[in-house]
Amino acid sequence: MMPVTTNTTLLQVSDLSMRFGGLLAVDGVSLSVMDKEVFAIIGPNGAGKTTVFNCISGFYQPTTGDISLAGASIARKPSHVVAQQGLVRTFQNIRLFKTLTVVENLLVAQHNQLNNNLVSGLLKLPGYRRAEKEALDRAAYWLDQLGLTALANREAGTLSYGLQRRVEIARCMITKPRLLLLDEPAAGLNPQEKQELQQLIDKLRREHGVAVLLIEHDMSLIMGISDRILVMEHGKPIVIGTPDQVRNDERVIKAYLGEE
Ligand SMILES: Nc1ncnc2c1ncn2[C@@H]1O[C@H](COP(=O)(O)OP(=O)(O)OP(=O)(O)O)[C@@H](O)[C@H]1O
Repeated sequence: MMPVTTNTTLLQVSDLSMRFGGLLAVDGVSLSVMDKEVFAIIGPNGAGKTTVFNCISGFYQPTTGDISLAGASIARKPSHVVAQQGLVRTFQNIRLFKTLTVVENLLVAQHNQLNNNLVSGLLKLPGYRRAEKEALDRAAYWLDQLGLTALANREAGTLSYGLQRRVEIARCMITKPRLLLLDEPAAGLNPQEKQELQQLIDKLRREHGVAVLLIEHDMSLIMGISDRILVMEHGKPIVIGTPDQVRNDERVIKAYLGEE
């Protein structure tokens, strides 16, 4: 496969720490994600991966450290502001509106933009109609990109786990992010769905220019898709490297064996 990663840094995390009372859940993590890179964070349970994600996506205020996206600091900004700057995420537990249809979920995702036109909406001015139509067109486009067109009018909660994950990714992509954070995207997927997910992630960065930062426990997916991997243990970064470097690193092998 031809590499697509560029040399431009998109996300820069410097010396990130997060303390919960007496527990230092994240301790001095630094990493950078390049434009269009697929970067994974792995490590045994409780290593601090989710906490790093929550700090980057604005759900936690880190105790120390800086985080910047395309040169602008996003540390300690609320998640909706971070999202407006181009960083969106999915969750370990899928968070769709289960009783809304698939296409409605994609329309809700754009409601920020539509809401700006609330007054013209109430008055049914042409500007609002145009915005509504554009939102529908964008929804249709992303349903097509993710192979979900035939399911547009299905209630999201009635879809399989794998398809709900796809809808979640579509809902992120419709906001045109520069960086997509995926929290255990392969959890609960069958082998075929995992393979499709891998192809999908690759397509998103090649065709839509998005960089992907993911937490995942499925090693074959991680090794197959990642440009680089950060391995964490007890809150600390132990190695950053390519899949080959990580696979053969003594400290990584020890961290995982120590878990059992
Ligand atoms: N909100 C919180 N309050 C207190 N402690 C927390 C909080 N969130 C996480 N922790 C603790 O911080 C440590 C790191 O947890 P975290 O969920 O980040 O690990 P993880 O690597 O994502 O684990 P897993 O792979 O099991 O999801 C754990 O000891 C956890 O109990």
